Formats: sequence, structure tokens, C-alpha cells
Amino acid sequence: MVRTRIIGGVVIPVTESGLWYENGHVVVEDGRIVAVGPGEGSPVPGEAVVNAAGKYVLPGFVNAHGHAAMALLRGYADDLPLMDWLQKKVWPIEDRLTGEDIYWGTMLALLEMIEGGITTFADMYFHMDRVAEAVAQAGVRGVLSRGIIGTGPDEGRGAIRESREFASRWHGAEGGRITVTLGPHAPYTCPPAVLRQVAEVSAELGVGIQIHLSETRSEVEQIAASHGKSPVDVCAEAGLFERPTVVAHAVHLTEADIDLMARFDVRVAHNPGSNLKLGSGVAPLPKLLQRGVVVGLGTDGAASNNNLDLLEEIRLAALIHKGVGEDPIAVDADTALALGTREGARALFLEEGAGTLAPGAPADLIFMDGSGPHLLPLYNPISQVVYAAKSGDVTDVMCDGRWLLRDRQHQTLDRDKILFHVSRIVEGFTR
Ligand SMILES: CSC[C@H]1O[C@@H](n2cnc3c(O)ncnc32)[C@H](O)[C@@H]1O
Ligand SMILES: [Zn+2]
Repeated sequence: MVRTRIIGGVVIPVTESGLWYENGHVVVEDGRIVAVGPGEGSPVPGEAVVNAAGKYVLPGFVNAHGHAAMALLRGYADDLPLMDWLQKKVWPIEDRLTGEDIYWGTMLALLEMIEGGITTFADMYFHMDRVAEAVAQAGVRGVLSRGIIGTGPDEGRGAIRESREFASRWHGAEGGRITVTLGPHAPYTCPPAVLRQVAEVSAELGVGIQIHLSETRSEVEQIAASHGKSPVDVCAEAGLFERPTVVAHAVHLTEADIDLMARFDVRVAHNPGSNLKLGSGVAPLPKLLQRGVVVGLGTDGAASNNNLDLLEEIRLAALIHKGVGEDPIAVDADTALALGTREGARALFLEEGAGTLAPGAPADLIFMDGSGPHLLPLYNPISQVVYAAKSGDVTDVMCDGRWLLRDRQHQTLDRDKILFHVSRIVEGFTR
């Protein structure tokens, strides 16, 4: 039995709107949160006691959409629209990436994500066994998909076969830290026949689906020209939404699309930073939330963001919808923090309570140092985290009851070794 009592910090459980304990406790036992509340609670002999005085204690952030190994391509292609970015720059270099490159690229992303307080991330990429190995070593939670592109000569058959094999090896692995999902890339790279097959395999294997959807106006126009309907309709008619599905982006939606997504409980990963950088637009987040659609937040890959800072996405989600809607309460601080934690976990179909500090929830939590000048004075801790804190304020990260970062020092990853391998790999790109 390993039992840890965290005391003395400002505890933000994200279980209900506006709740925090100025001087609270969180007790963790065998990878689960077993108690949360004000004061020190009821200490038990033999517990480890961790003093979090001066810190915020909150659930780990959930990065609901991304491509971790694209950290290798940070800054490689900027200031382009999505299709030019993909076709002229990203896909040609991705064709050259080896499993080894993707392993170290994912490790680089994991360093950054852990340092920024992310304890769960979704990933869609290639060489996924190497990604899963990296996740196993780092100790985070991963929702992992082998990306499927169905427009090549084999119409996605190889990628679907690899997805099945990947699921058989890794779904539920590492004590449940790794979840495998299917990753059809998008309706413009996966024709309806491929999407139908994905839906069937998803039902057969009992795994969910993640897909890019309605990201740009040009995608919607292209699908209208080729199929005479919206990308959302194409997915629905292929049977995708009868399976647990999270769609990334969902920027260009009609009222009918939103109705359909709400009816089928389609979940959304909102990626405000990537959507702004690629000039894709702004997703109708307030409307999705009003209709009861579950929405989490994602960074997307570091090549379109250009960082993996979920706190920045939380702040962007809180700010851009106020500006676009000329409405200062469009997405309030409570909502924004919930999107980056509890709702992100729901968007990825994780277990009930994940992404919160509720008794019974997985022990995924972070400490943020609250003593910097940018965090003083303190009126409202939730406001402070959402509007004023920096991801560099994260000092400690626990996932599944295990410390991944203590006092800003990695406990599971060798930072220098990862940075060395990344620089060696990137030298090869420029040769
Ligand atoms: C088939 S593996 C995943 C695939 O997705 C590409 N990608 C990265 N960001 C985006 C985005 O915003 N929209 C569409 N596709 C994206 C990535 O480069 C991989 O090729
Ligand atoms: Zn993406």
C-alpha cells in the first residue's frame, strides 16, 4: 500500500464549478484519489506527507488532440494554410521519418507535455509501437491511433491491418494507461468505404475513433463538391458516429451538423492555437457547449501550434470566444479549466471522474507554484490559473499515482539524452 497525503496547497478539484479549498488535502492510494477536502483531513500512520504550501493542486491537463512526434517539425513550415502545409511541406518530410525518429520525437513532446502539466494526451501518427513504448516509459496516459490514410493504392488496408495489430498489443496496456483507438485521418483522405470499414473494425475490437473533421472551409467545399454533403454527414452515413468518436477541430459546422453531433454524442477536440495559426477559423465552441456536446482541448502537433502548452489552449479557449462573440462570458474561467481537464477526459471517453480530483478518480494531478509576481495578489485561484499562470509554473506532476516530475525534475525521462538524440535526428533532415 502506497498512500500519500498532499496538504497545505490551494486545491482545485474541477468537480464542480467554482470549487476550491484554500488550504486543502488530496490523498492518493494505489494510483487512485481516495480523499479530497479542506484542511489536512484525517492523517493515517505510515502515509507519506507532501507539503504543497504555496502551490495550486489541480488535475493534470488533458491534451485531447495531437501528433506528438511532430515536435521534430516545430518551426519547419509556418504561415501556410492547412492543405499547402500538409501537401507541400509536412507529408514529404513525414515520408522520411523512421520509427526511431518518431520514438525520439515523441519523447521530446513528452518532456514538453510533462513539464507543462499534461498527464493524458491523444495521438494519431505512424510507427505507433514506438510511440506506445515512449508512453510506457514516460508514465503518462496515451490515447493512441495509427493514422489511416485511405487514398493510396492499397486504400488504407495496410494501415487498418496495422491498427488491428497495434490494438491487440497495446489496448489497455500499462495498467490501462494506454488506450488504442482507430485514426482515420479525415474525410478528404478516407473515402466513405474506408470510413465504413473503420466503423466496423471499431465495433469488432471495441475501440473508439479519432478523426480530423471540418477543419477548414476548403475541406467543407471539397467534400460538398465530391459528395454533395457536409464532412459531418459523410462520417455519419459511414456509421462512424455509432461508435465512440472524437473529432478534432470541428470549425466549419452547420446547425444541422451540430444537431447531428449532439444526437450521436460525438465528442470534439477544440484546437484554438492550431486553428488560428493555420488560418482555419474559430470553432463554434459556445454553441457546441450550449447544445451539450462534450468538448476537450488539444494542441494539435507542434508543427502547427508551435508548442504543446495546454494551459495556453485553456487561455485561448477562454479569450477568443469572448472576442469573436463580443461576449465576456462566452467561455468563463471555470469552463475553460474544465475543458482542459475533466471535459478533455470525457472527450476521450476515459473513465468517469478522470480529469478531476474526485475520490475514486485516477491519481493524475499537478502542482503549480503560486508565488510568482504574475500570480499575486490572489483573489480567485481558478481565475489565476486560467488567466495569469504560465505552464512554467508547473513544478510537480503525478500520473496514475506515480511522480513524473518532482520540483521540475523529470523522474521517468532522461532529458539530456532525449535532447541529444533529437539534435542528431534533426541534423539528418537538413543534410
Ligand atoms: C495519418 S497520421 C496524422 C496525420 O495528420 C497530419 N496532421 C497534423 N496536423 C493536422 C491538421 O491540423 N489537420 C490535418 N492533418 C494534420 C499529420 O501531419 C499526419 O500526417
Ligand atoms: Zn491533428
